[in-house]
Amino acid sequence: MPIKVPDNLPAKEILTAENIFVMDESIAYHQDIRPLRIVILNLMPTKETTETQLLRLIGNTPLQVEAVFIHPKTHTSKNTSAEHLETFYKTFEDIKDEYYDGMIITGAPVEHLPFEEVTYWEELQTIMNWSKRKVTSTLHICWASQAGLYHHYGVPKYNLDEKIFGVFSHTLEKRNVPLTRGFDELFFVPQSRHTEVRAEDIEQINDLEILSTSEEAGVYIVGSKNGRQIFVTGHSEYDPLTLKWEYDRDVAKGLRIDVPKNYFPKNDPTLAPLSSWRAHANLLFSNWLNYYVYQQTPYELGAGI
Ligand SMILES: CC(=O)SCCNC(=O)CCNC(=O)[C@H](O)C(C)(C)COP(=O)(O)OP(=O)(O)OC[C@H]1O[C@@H](n2cnc3c(N)ncnc32)[C@H](O)[C@@H]1OP(=O)(O)O
Ligand SMILES: N[C@@H](CCO)C(=O)O
Repeated sequence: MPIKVPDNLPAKEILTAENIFVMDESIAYHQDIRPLRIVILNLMPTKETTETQLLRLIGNTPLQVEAVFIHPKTHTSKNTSAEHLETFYKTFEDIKDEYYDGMIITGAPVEHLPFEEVTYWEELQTIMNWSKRKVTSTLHICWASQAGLYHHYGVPKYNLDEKIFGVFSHTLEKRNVPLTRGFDELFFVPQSRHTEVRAEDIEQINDLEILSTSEEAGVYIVGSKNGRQIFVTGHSEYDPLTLKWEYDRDVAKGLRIDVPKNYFPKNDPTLAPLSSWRAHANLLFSNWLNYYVYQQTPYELGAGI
């Protein structure tokens, strides 16, 4: 089934070239089915890249998905043009009276700050409270997973001595969970962060369960037992070259940065990296959309959430 996006969104051309079925708003209106309504709160500075990465994954399902992007009104973006935001984005104020089947909250490069020092923290807290009332299931990625675990459950984040940077093997902590249906015993996920949440803190919270971890990279997926909130600390959505881009960026800035682990052949950054996480990424997003959003959400949006 196709993914429905605004007619001129730059991601559309890229995804169409990749044979991912993207449909203009105008054509989608002729289809006699209800699309899933997914709101994406994009906190990344590199918004266009993230749009493409996320749409690529939520477009890989048999469901028609209507994606709406929002950005924090209380933050002036340094790296995304006002024109792009005005054209393709709404704010929370615009959508707060609506119900959504699913919500994705992205990462953000603000993990070195206490949550309270993030300019849009208050707005994000309001949005996260709203998501519990108006959204069937919310997926939090990287920094947003830390922010969500802290806001909803008081779970702290900790600074790491060394950035967790590379592609790490992960395993499942629980069997027969719909979110991880079809996952291999061992699967790979890009991680790129300076902070972590810890299993011992999460295990104190009765409403939460740890679904996947990595020996090297720590906690990966945490879910609320009712499936309404999913917290993912890694970046399965990253493109094959994203870690290389981050590595080259930091080398160019003269920052101390290790070569991302398990990424370049022979750990040689002059060789082209090979991606090993795409299958997992597609399964994670399609399982979430299917089992936590589509199968749970009422046909009459808002009834029974
Ligand atoms: C842990 C995770 O979630 S990982 C996900 C984050 N990863 C990424 O963002 C990767 C891509 N980002 C980057 O490579 C870099 O951020 C760059 C190259 C785009 C910009 O880097 P720099 O010039 O060093 O930092 P810059 O001063 O632009 O700040 C980066 C972002 O943090 C934001 N920021 C900085 N301080 C604050 C603050 N107190 N509150 C809120 N946002 C803040 C900036 O506004 C900017 O975001 P914006 O473009 O949406 O406004
Ligand atoms: N993934 C991020 C981590 C910083 O928050 C980066 O390398 O830009």
